[in-house]
Amino acid sequence: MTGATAPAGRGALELRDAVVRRGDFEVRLDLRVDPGEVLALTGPNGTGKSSLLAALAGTLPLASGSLSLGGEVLDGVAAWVPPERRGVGLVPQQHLLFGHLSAVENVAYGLRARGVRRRVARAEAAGWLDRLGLSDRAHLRADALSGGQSQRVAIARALAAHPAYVLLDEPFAALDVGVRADVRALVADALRELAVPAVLVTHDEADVDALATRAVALG
Ligand SMILES: Nc1ncnc2c1ncn2[C@@H]1O[C@H](COP(=O)(O)OP(=O)(O)OP(=O)(O)O)[C@@H](O)[C@H]1O
Repeated sequence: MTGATAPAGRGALELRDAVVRRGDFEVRLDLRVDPGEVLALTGPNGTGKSSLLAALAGTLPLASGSLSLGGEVLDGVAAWVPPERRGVGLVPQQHLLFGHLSAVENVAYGLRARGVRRRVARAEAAGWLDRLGLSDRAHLRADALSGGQSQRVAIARALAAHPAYVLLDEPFAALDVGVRADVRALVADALRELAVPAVLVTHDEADVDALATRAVALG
């Protein structure tokens, strides 16, 4: 990685007495993920993995309990930090790129939001796309990319922005088998370099083997 901004590490991600609720569904959890750890969340469909990730990202407020990062409360009785101010690097199941922006602009977006100057942001973004084997797609509009290419752009966007923690929801599921192992290895390297807390939701044992330092099965 090129280091144009200071590392974003802020400490452990911690859920205490947390209740995540969606309609009638509820999951209760205590969890601590230290910097450099990659926690895999596994378990059958419908056991709350994506809901838990949404709570960690801040798109689903906790019903009770607290979430903190390095001791700073992100979600609790007295505080709630919105997703865009959490420093979260999120790779969602649906990659949600800005379709009208190019691949490189999508990746640079998060860096720009952190105050990185345009030229530096674009250079870092281009470097990430290169790492992900997409340098020949950098200037295509995101809505012209294939599903697998979009997913790689979403991975680059999440990791490039010097996140304080990383959340990955089935990040390799949309990738062609031919590139999946390479992208997985690249993400494993990038997470080691970032050395921030990371949570990975996956059904794939190969993801757990390649990335996780610990696994928790829900359900
Ligand atoms: N928007 C919603 N409103 C109400 N209930 C929901 C909503 N989204 C999900 N649920 C329910 O919450 C429960 C947990 O769903 P969630 O998607 O978090 O599980 P999951 O373990 O990630 O499943 P999968 O592996 O299929 O993605 C399920 O019973 C689901 O039906």
